[in-house]
Amino acid sequence: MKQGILVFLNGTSSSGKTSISTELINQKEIPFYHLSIDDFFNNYNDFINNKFPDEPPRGIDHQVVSQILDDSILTLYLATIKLLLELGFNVVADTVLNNDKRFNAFLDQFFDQPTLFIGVICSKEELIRREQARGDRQIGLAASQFSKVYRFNEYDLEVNTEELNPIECAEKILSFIKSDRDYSAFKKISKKEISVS
Ligand SMILES: Nc1ncnc2c1ncn2[C@@H]1O[C@H](COP(=O)(O)OP(=O)(O)OP(=O)(O)O)[C@@H](O)[C@H]1O
Repeated sequence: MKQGILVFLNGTSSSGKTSISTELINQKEIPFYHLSIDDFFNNYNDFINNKFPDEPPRGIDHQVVSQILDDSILTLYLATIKLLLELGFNVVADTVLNNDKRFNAFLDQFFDQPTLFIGVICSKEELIRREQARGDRQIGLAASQFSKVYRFNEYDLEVNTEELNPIECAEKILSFIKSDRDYSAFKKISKKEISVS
């Protein structure tokens, strides 16, 4: 039995990652599980709020909470993906890679695994339009992530979500997988120097 494949969708907020993930799950030709780091943060927050419903005696800055928890949750997220791949499940991951530390952690874990690195491409103008239309994201979030998230020029495949709808994007990804081509982007990127911020 073969190890599972990891499809990594790289794009800013509102670029269309979740919509593509949903279509990859909906099709039945190649089964996928979707793992977003947000699920891990949300589950952890639910656990804490249920377990400790009282107001904390000491209020601390959100950034301090982040410093204490983020690395551990990222580690657990990556370990869970790795375990699923080892068990033979295919995984679609769609975390926003807007900092080098997070990206390096992904590379360390998956550069030698079957990882399909997909650029989910969308212009800044369209991202701003989508952000305003959906109304559930902070305005300016996508633009603030843009240059960091789209700094990679090595992808196995790009899908432009202004030209293709989510079903077409998912079909393009499936065709690539079925073509049995090598997944080389992650290996190439790993050879570059990426500074840890
Ligand atoms: N291919 C597409 N064409 C047109 N609109 C799209 C496309 N993909 C997504 N959208 C729209 O863009 C918005 C954001 O989509 P989606 O939630 O998939 O983005 P995301 O990258 O997962 O965002 P986030 O990281 O903030 O969760 C939604 O309103 C969705 O309907």
